[in-house]
Amino acid sequence: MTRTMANPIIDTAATSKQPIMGIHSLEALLANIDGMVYRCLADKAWTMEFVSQGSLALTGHLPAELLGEKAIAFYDIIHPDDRDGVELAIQTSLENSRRYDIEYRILRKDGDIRWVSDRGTAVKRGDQGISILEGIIQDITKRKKADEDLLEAERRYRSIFENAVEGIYQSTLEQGYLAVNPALARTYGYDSPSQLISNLRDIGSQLYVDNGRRLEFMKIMDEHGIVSNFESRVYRKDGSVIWISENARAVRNEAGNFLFYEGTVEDITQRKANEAKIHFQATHDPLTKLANRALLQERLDQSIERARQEGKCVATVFLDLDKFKYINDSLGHQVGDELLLTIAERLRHCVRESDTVARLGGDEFVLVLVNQSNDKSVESTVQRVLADVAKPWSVNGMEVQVTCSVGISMFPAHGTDSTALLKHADAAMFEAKRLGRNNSQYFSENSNGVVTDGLEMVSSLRRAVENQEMLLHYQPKYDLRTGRMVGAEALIRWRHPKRGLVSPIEFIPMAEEAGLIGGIGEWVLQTACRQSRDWQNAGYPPISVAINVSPMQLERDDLVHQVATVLEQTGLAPELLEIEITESGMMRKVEHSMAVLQKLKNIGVRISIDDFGTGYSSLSHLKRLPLDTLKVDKSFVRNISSDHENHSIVKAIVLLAGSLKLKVVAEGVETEEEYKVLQNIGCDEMQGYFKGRPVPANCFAERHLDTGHLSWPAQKIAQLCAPNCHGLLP
Ligand SMILES: Nc1nc2c(ncn2[C@@H]2O[C@@H]3COP(=O)(O)O[C@H]4[C@@H](O)[C@H](n5cnc6c(=O)[nH]c(N)nc65)O[C@@H]4COP(=O)(O)O[C@H]3[C@H]2O)c(=O)[nH]1
Repeated sequence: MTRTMANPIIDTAATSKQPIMGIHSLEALLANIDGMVYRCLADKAWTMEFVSQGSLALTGHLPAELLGEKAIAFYDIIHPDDRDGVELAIQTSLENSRRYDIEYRILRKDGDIRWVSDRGTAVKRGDQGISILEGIIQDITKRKKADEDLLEAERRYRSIFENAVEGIYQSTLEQGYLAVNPALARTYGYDSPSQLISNLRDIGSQLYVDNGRRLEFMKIMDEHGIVSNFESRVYRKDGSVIWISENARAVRNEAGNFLFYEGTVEDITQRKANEAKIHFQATHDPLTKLANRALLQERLDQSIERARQEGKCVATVFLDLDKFKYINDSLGHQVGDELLLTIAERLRHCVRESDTVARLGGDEFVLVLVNQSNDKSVESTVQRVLADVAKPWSVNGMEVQVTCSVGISMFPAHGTDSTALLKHADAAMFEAKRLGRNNSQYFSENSNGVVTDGLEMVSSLRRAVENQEMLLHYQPKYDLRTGRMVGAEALIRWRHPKRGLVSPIEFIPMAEEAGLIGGIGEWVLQTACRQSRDWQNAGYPPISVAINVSPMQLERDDLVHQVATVLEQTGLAPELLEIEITESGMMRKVEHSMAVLQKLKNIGVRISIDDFGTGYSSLSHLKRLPLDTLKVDKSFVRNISSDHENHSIVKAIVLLAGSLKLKVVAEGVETEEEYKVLQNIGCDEMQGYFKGRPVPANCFAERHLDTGHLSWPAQKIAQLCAPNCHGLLP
């Protein structure tokens, strides 16, 4: 409002000075109006000419206080901060001949500040050129407060919307997104909410990875009016995929008509990854990342169910590595782990994507071959498994080879639930082991018997020594140059009360596992030493006797003491005792082996490596071990006359042994040809069926000892026992 208000522009009927009702009734009417009706000059002070009674309630001033030139200028009642605005509005109204409608604050007489609405008109009085303002001022403090509260609430909600870490949106089916917050734009990879809204038009096909996910969302929304924790995979702007969780509801107006969907979006990619990780850990073997027992059971159950519906077969293939423990112990756990990883990889390659490969722990694996129509298809996979597992594998510059024993059970022929199938495949695997390892066996009723027998065997093995069921057979060793018998190897047998003579191949591993090898080994040591001594006492020339010592005996601290005691008790010269230990057994704990063997060596006992060539001894170890003899494994002697590879291997071993000053004994010599080839190669000694099978002590004496030295009674005894000398076991 200009202070001069010099331009009267409106000349209305209100200025005609022709009242249309009596002055009193008009005043009464104005007094009843809520607010202050006024007429004033459009001058600097807003000099009031008329003020209605409402001024008291509005400003705290009586009308009289505001009227006339000496009175309080209304201009001064206007809040100082609002005066310029009010002035401008009035001025504009004057210039444009428009009504004014303004809101501002006034200072009441009591110091209170009130918001008022001032609506009025600038009128020209007659032709004097004086502008007059006529209007009504009303207290709108309450409304203003309400408006401000509303504004504040809106500001708060907008701030929440703008700054929320969760994505928030409003959308409709037809229009897509109506509004989204910056967090949602960020989550979906857009620069701003507006970019998201304009780019992401078809939510159903552009956003969700899984077709039909949007429809599913709508279906739930239609049914329940709300969607909770709706988890989906969605595409971000750059095409990458994330996981989100949505909570949404349908917003309706008071009449119940649908307006839009309103929802929040949380990026749960990390949570999903964590969940997946935890689930993976709970269902997979940590080393090989193959399925673990729990997942195997689950997959097997599912496969059985599907096969049942489709009339197909499922094969459960139980696989156990042969002699894995030796590799683990001799080459270390790290190498053992690498081997398991290699095997896991090979097994994965042997089966189809839909099959399952699981590791139960240790060296036990299970394959679930689904959708099989007959044993033939299973057989080809199993053969592939046997061949692939047995492929050589190189570690630390060495070539290592392992084989496996495989047991197979078929659904539905061998069981109709996962527990039975696993149990039966395990039993069949046990049978495969028994049959010499590196082969596969299908479950048969007999397999169960084998397992039960196994358990019974262990329990009777415990009492075998005290029940005097153990016996030793002796197999001669011959010098290949002189053709003379030079010693005997003691080989244990078990005369089982029901099963007859049992091979050490069958019960020694059992004794090792059941912790019975110590007692059995001690018995062998005593019996063999006493026997050698008895032969001498009977008048035969001193004969060297070799015993087999299991790696577990070697690991026991009392072996050296035991040997020394037995030698002392029997009076056998230490050099007549030879201790044979397998190559792999010796390498199990090579430093410990060296120490024990050195002590044995110190008391005069001779040491030989058995089954040489099948283990993993390194040259440096061979050099450091206190050895006397290398016994070449019979697998290299087999067909040595025609098998060039074997021929070269044995020749190389002879050369190696020569340079290490060790004697070489060839095992398993069965034919004259083999005998002659070994002679030509320069091998020192031989052992094998060609010269003699393992036989009981009395037969050994009769067949292989030089009876020329015997006094009559001993010779007589040897002759008397001769008829009993049929080989009970090879
Ligand atoms: N095919 C063929 N085989 C031949 C020939 N000559 C000997 N053999 C067999 O080859 C095995 C040689 O013993 P080994 O390699 O120490 O292998 C032994 C040894 O590792 C273990 N063993 C035997 N007695 C004992 C023992 O008292 N203690 C321990 N810890 N292990 C023993 O059991 C294994 C098997 O013993 P056996 O069944 O007696 O089998 C013996 C023997 O009967 C041949 O010309 N052809």
